[in-house]
Amino acid sequence: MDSRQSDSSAPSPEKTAIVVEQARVSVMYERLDTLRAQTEQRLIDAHLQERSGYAAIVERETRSYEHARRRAQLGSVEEGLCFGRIDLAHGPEETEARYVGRIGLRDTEHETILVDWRAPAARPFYAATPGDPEGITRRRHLRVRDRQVLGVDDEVFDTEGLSEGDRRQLVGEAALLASLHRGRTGRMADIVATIQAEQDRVIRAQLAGVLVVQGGPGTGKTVAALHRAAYLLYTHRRVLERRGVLVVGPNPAFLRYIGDVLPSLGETDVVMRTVGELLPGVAATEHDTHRTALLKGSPRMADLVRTAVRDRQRSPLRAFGEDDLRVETDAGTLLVPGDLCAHVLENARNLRLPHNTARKYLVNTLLTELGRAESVLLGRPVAEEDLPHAGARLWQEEPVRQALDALWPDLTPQRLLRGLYSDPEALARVGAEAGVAEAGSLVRPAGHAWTVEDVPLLDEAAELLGRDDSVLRARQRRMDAEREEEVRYAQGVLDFTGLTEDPAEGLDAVTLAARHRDSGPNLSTADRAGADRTWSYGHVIVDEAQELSPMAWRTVMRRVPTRSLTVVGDVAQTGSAAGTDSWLTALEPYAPAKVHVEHLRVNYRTPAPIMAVAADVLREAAPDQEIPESVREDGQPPRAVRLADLRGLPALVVEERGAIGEGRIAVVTSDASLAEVAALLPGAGRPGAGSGDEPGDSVVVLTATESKGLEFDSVVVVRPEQILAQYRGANDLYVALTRATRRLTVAHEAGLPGILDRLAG
Ligand SMILES: Nc1ncnc2c1ncn2[C@@H]1O[C@H](COP(=O)(O)OP(=O)(O)OP(=O)(O)O)[C@@H](O)[C@H]1O
Repeated sequence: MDSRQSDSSAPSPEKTAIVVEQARVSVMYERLDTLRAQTEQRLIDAHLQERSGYAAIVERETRSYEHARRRAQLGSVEEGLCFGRIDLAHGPEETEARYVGRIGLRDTEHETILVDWRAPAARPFYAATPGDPEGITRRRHLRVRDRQVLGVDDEVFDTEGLSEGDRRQLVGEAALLASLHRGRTGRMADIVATIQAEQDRVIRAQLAGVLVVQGGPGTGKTVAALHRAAYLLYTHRRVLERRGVLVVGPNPAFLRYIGDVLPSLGETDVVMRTVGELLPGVAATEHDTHRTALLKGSPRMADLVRTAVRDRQRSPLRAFGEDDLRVETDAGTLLVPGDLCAHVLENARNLRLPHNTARKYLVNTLLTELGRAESVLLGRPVAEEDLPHAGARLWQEEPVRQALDALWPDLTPQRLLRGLYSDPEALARVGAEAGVAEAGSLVRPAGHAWTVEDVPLLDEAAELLGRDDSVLRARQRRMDAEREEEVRYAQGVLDFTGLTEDPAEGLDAVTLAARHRDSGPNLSTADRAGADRTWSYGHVIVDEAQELSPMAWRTVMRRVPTRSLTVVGDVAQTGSAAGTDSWLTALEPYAPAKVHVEHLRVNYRTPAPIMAVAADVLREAAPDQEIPESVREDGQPPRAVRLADLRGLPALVVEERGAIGEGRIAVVTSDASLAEVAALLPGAGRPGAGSGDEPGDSVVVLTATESKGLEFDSVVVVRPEQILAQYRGANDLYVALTRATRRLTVAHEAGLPGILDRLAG
């Protein structure tokens, strides 16, 4: 740790170090300024270039795109450009000082003056421990603000004489604690300067396979997962830029909370979605009741949806109550015999194609048969090869279309599910056939908004229904041919411009050609991926993953056929009815033998005195789960306050405001008391209330479920007994109690539940 000087006449070692580091840091900022100016100029030049013809325009656009991206990257690194240094011993006399920062920089001689935090050369900065110093003799954290070095914090790796406990000690403790004491702004910040060794392991884990990051509250799972996204995009840019990265979070408020982290790390090309938004065109935020959610999340629903699709493929007997198909046409009543219809129906099903694709076979075959019936009726024989023309003509007649629609309708997922939910008879029939006896409970009015739990069912349906895409496919074939030509051309552009030289910046011909195709160069991978249900992402990160139901996992897995995932969560915090309490049960079926679980064990958020209260609840909620160890021993002792009634709440909030000054307060309560508490605090924010962006509100009212993943300087938990009484209530209370970074107050009227006895003393 930093050594102090007692001789007042000489500058302290820290001051000397500051002078040395300031000189280095100033050089880096000068270089940054030069690069910014150069990039700006190149961008202007590229725009000014007068070009005509496809080739020249593509080349100009390519250059502009890369310069604009570089400009954004250089613009995002001003604060904390350099935050660390490691000294490496290459021999008794030879040490190298390596500086670590947000991006890599080289001087005009091409010498590295700053190493990107994601590069392998930066790894020892995060991973070295006294037990395994990875070749470094010293690690130094630099505190830099407004380009000025304010202080340094050294760790000398002298493994001799350290106890086992010391060896395991956290790295960069002073820098870490300084960072943890910051007031909360309502937006998560990056932790690039203080990533801890156990988190670094998660961040730099290989791309392939399913990495599960299990850890208690505040262990940095979310923040590590986001840094992992930045690391992967840096290390595997070629693959991931083309296929994109999807981050799935529990609710829109949470996605806004974490929304700044990746841009602050220079990455913007990531799609962020809740489960309710995974199907383009649907944005569900409401949840079903626990009972319905449990049913809709069950894997049996896949059978229910499959049966529901089959139920819409009908014989004339089922559709019209008649054995044969009879249609009134301009020519008279046409008839196709029932056994022939049954045969066609069976053949259409046996094609094993999506419903809407197989429909074409059924419609064309029956139209041909109707054409034949017409020719018989009119006594005008038609050659076999002309029957399709007769069929096409009949298709123009409304009764024909209606009849065939009744047998095998063209369906969207929405039409299928809406029809099913609003038809108790169909629900009972389909439920009985699929072995889902409770299906009848899913009945609801046709105009009801989609819930988050509906989205995996809609997605399941979309998969089974497919689209009638014959026109699209013809266009696709034409485009594929054009594309090959474009890729050949793009390769030429890359060779010519030399843009592939730097692997971190590198582009490949396929990506480049894709960028310039029909949608134009401005549509990023994220834009294209987010709008396409069938997009296969290069990597998917799922946060608060314990909440996903088996049906939601099916939806996520469809988007990542390579099974390259980071799954982040805590099975002790599961609140949703169909959520998981075992990672292996949830994930092994999708990636046998490819699921690897890493544990994070240190809590960076909740001070130890607060964590002790939460730990009592965890022992009840999930006795097998490990209790994370708090890094922060400090903090106000948590307190319980008895209120005569809830009207005392506003005064309590005012008291908390006085105690924390700036910073954010959350009032967290049960689902049942939410409305009452919110009414008592009219100035407080509510997620999704539309009054603005709630991360900016200094006081917010939340249910325990809504508070998941978030954190606040002060948390007031109201009516803990009601939270406990909810479904998975102990988990919910555990979540609520672990949101505070500084102060925790538990407000009750009727006495504390026994589980919180620790607060009574
Ligand atoms: N290495 C670190 N340096 C500085 N701050 C950190 C570090 N690791 C975590 N933190 C901070 O700790 C807090 C908790 O992190 P995060 O929200 O990622 O935890 P979590 O495990 O996802 O928690 P929960 O399960 O409760 O949602 C955040 O403010 C985060 O910035």
